[in-house]
Amino acid sequence: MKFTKMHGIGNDYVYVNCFHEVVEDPVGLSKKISDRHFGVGSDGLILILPSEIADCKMRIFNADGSEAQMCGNGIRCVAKYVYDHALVRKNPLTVETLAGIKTIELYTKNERVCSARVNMGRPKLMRPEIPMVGAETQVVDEMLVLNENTSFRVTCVSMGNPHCVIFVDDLKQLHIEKDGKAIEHHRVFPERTNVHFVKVHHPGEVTMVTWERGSGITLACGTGASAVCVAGVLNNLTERKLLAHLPGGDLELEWVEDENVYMTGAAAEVFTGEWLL
Ligand SMILES: N[C@H](CCC[C@H](N)C(=O)O)C(=O)O
Repeated sequence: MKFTKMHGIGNDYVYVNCFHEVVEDPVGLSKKISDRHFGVGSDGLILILPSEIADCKMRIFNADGSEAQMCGNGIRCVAKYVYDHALVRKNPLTVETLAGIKTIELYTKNERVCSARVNMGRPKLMRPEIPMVGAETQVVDEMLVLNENTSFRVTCVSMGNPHCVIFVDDLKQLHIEKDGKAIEHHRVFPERTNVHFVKVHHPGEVTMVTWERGSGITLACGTGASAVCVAGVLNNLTERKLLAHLPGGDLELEWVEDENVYMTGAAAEVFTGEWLL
């Protein structure tokens, strides 16, 4: 099976062009191919497929094989792949996801996509104990208690996939492996959750680190940065236009009043290969 390795500011996935390939068991393949020693090494697997209702379709599987509703860094790479490889020569183009159809505006250089602006759709605010899908739109700013010594004030936002946003004074004081994992699997998140710790520098700029549902620590999370933009506004900490610094690079976010969130960032194709297992 041919694959292409791509990343969105360091959030790296193995991409398979399912216009030409068939993947029988994406759950099992994602677990194997994501392994950084016995596989290709990635944050997960993304299938690029034909669609009846959009220009193409994206399915994203985390490194543990679980399928996510949406992937912000991944969808920029999907748009780059289908445009650069002439599967879809349109700008803007649309991608079908489990979180609905997304529209992506492409920025090109010498006919190749270098970055993109994604309409991430409307955020859903939710109470942690209510499953994400169809959650009530209610602002949450609750204490999440991990144990007698550890609790966090959380704001939970769904971008089609679940995000738990925590604003902190000092990112260096974090125990992201321990606390990120504990929050991901906390009983109030029946579908688990992505977890983001955020330091606000000023109302237009933050730095964030992420523990991803099903993949652990990643260098970036596009849906997560979108959720951080929403949570910052709801907590009166940030403006509707936000520059987010993530370990792998920067994303520009904008939550248009009463409407959609827009995310802009780079997309890169690194190498192609043949999966033999
Ligand atoms: N890295 C992706 C998010 C993957 C989300 C996945 N970890 C989940 O929701 O289970 C992004 O850039 O949005």
